[in-house]
Amino acid sequence: EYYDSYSGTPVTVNEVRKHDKKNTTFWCINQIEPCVADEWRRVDGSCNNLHQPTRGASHTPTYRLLPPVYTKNFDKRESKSGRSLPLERFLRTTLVPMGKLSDPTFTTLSTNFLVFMTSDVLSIHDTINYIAWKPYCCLPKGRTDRTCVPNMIPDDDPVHRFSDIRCLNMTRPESFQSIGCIKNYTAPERIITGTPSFDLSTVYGSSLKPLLEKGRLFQSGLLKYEVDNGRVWPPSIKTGLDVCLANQRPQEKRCHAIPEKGGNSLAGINLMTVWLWRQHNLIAKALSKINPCWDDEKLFYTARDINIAIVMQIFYYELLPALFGRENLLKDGVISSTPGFRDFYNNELFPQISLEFPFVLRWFHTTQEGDMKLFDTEGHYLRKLPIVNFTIRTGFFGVEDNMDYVTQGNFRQGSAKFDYIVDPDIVNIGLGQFQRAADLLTNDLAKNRLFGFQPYVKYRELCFKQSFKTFDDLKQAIDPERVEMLRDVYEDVEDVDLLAGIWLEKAITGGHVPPTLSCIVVEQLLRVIRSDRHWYERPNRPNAFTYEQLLEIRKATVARLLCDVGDKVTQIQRHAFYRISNNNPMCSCKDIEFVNLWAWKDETCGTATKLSLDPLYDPASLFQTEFLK
Ligand code: HEM
Repeated sequence: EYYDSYSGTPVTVNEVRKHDKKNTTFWCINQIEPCVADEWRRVDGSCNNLHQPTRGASHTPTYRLLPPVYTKNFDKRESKSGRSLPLERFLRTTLVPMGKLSDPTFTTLSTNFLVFMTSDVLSIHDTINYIAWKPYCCLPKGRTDRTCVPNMIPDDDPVHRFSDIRCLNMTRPESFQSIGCIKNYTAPERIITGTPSFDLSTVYGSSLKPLLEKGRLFQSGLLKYEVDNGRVWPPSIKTGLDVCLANQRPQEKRCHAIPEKGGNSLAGINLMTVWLWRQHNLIAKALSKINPCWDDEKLFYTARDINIAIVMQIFYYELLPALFGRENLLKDGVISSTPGFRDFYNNELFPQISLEFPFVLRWFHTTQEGDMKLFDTEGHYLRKLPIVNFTIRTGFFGVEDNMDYVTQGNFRQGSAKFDYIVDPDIVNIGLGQFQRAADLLTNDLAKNRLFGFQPYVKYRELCFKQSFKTFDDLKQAIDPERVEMLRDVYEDVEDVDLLAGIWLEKAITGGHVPPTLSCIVVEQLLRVIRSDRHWYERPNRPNAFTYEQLLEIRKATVARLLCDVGDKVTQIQRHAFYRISNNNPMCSCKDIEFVNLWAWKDETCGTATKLSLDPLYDPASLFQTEFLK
């Protein structure tokens, strides 16, 4: 059956043909098999909501917390006075100065995990667009292309007054209108390929075909894998560079040939993808021993379901409490104070993301460390490399013992400090060799305007019922010296961009993030619990966990994840999003709790191959070639 991706209503074969002719079927149409109420979570996200089969599927619309504001032709809003708002790059250099300082609290693993979570619900085409397809927006050709929206650099720019660079390349986000799915006289509706539910789209992909072709081994529920020098990898391309354009040939050859190319993108996303790919196989292999009568299909979907649940458990109960404050999340109902089931499912809410949710997470660019530090497996510091040079460069991780070193760095190195400054590489280089210069935060602010978000004060009002009429009113949310910065650059308090306000806000009480960011993210986190029919804490979903199984999932931690699937990790601190300290000392993996998969023993299967589970969880033996074969 065919559906219109935007509206979710059924369409005729004739209409599909029209899209075929325009080459827009991939984007504008969802082809969906009839829903079966008790089936597993589908890879393409369809049938999550049984009344509206397309909602929850890939390339379906986002919602907005506040309606958009644009000038005519859906161009960027102007200031209250009618003049243009200050230039994005100017605001970035003025409001967020550069500097390098490590965070005393969080490890780089925390930002890597978080960026992986954002990749689950987004897509990479908006970045590929200006890197690969339209690299010319700063050239004369760009002036005639409406897709081009480059960012100008003022002559007195603190960095580029010393260079000849006066323009940063950028394109508009793709929308249902720009692709040609709907008429273009309505506000642009962003189009995204990742499914809007947290379902590890970066590992399993967002549609069935690529998973079947590139992912599944069709044996014991496993994903395809390769063993190279004792390490387990996702399958790789055999010739050429594919998307791994930054691989340094001839040594660096590896590039994952997996359902979602985005798994090769940022270093953090790449590592997480490899780890979760391995974790899937670890789970599937154990289940196949425990339940010898299960077929490949059942093993695969059970392993995927457990893999997703473990990641959600770590995300909701370990990472988010660390960043947003455990008490805050308990109070808001994002996390539960008891380990048992909870069920807030409401089939009238569709599984969707707000446009604001992933947007505000860009704030974490200010917490991104510019150096990638390498440590040996004894924890000795080796050297550091600029992390901006490791995007689309899977090959590096496949060479020598780099995986060991980078993995150690993830839990030994601090993230950049959660403060008001940004690492210079993030705002000068940003995309490594792929642009002469890139400033991620300037792009973030520019996207803020292209998405048409209402001013900061409107979100403050939405979130906290506060109405800020003057710059002085902002002092309730922002330190006085930073209010002054805003007063210097914006004409009116209502001109202040959403992101600019978030950049300068005082951190939330009990947590480490700006309160307005927290408000927007919490709204989404709750929406996920209410709208995702397959949410792991529900007792009434298809193939739901038993109470005993859920209690096992509750034991998952990121430290255990790295013990199980990190290269040569034999010891780690228990709370690996936090830095090693006297309160969080290194301990042996043997002492870290694990999810005991015997809870999935199917009594109808007869006796299992009685194996002690320890070898499964002993990383040294786990990824031996013999074991996986
Ligand atoms: C080395 C580190 C990183 C690099 C090189 C990087 C690079 C980029 C680039 C090039 C973009 C697109 C900018 C544009 O709109 O033109 C982007 C967007 C984004 N980044 Fe990062 N980033 C990094 C780390 C992070 C981290 C730690 C987070 C944490 C949440 C994050 C979250 C996001 C989000 C949510 C977007 C928006 C993507 C979208 O809406 O499609 N990034 N990043």
